[in-house]
Amino acid sequence: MQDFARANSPTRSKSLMLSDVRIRLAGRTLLALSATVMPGEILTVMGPSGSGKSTLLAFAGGFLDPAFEASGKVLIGDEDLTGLAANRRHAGILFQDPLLFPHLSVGGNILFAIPQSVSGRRARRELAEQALDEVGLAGFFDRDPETLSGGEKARVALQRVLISAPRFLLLDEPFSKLDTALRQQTRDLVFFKARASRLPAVLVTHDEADAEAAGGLVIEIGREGDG
Ligand SMILES: Nc1ncnc2c1ncn2[C@@H]1O[C@H](COP(=O)(O)OP(=O)(O)OP(=O)(O)O)[C@@H](O)[C@H]1O
Repeated sequence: MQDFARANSPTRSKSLMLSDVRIRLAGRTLLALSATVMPGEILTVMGPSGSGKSTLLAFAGGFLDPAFEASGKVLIGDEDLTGLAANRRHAGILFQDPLLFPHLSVGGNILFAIPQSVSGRRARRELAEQALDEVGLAGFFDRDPETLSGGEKARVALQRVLISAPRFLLLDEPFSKLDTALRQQTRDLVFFKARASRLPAVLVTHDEADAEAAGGLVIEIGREGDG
C-alpha cells in the first residue's frame, strides 16, 4: 500500500514533452508539432477526421503502426521515452470504448491494473474497492462488466487507468459515445482526477466543449498549410 502511495505521489509528477514530433505516412507529412504539458494540465488536440490525432497518441504511447515514419521525442521530465516499448512508458490510456475485460468482474478489472509492488491480497482488494467507491461504484466489485451502463463502464475504465500508476494520460475521445448529460459528468470527473493526480494529459476530441473544459492549450492539426 505504501509503495503504491509513493508511486502515485504528486512529487513524482513530471511534465510531458513532445519534442519536434513529425509523423509521415506514404511520403507525406501527416503532422508536425512540439508541446509541453505540465503536471495536472490537459493539452487538447483537435483536427478533422484522418488528420492524425490518434496517430499522435500512438506515437506518445509507443504503439505507432510501422506504416508511419516518425521522428522527434517523447520525454517525461528529462527522461527520454522515445525508444521504449509501450509497456515501459506507463501511459494511462482511455479510448472511446472502455475496453473492460469481459472475462473478469468489475473488481477483477481493477485488480488486474494494480502494480505488482502492492503486495497482499487484502491490501489489493481494499485498494480496488476504494477506487470503485471513489467514483460512486461501491458494491460493484463482483458485477459483470457487461451489465454496466455506459457511464459506469467509463468510470471503471478511468479508475483502472489511474490505479495503474501511470506517468501521463492519453485520452482518445473517451466521452464521445456518451450522451450529453453523461458526457459532461464523465468529462468533469476525468478532468478532475487528471488534475488531482497531477498527471500531464493529452486529450483528442472533436468537441469544442471538451476543449474548453480541459482549460489548457489547444493545438489544431490537419488544417490547410500545416506540416
Ligand atoms: N495502420 C495504418 N496504416 C496506414 N494508414 C493508417 C494506419 N492507421 C491510420 N492510418 C491513416 O492515418 C491517417 C490518420 O489516422 P488517425 O486515426 O490518426 O486520424 P484521426 O485524426 O484520429 O481521425 P478520427 O478523428 O477519424 O479518429 C488516416 O488517413 C488513416 O487512414
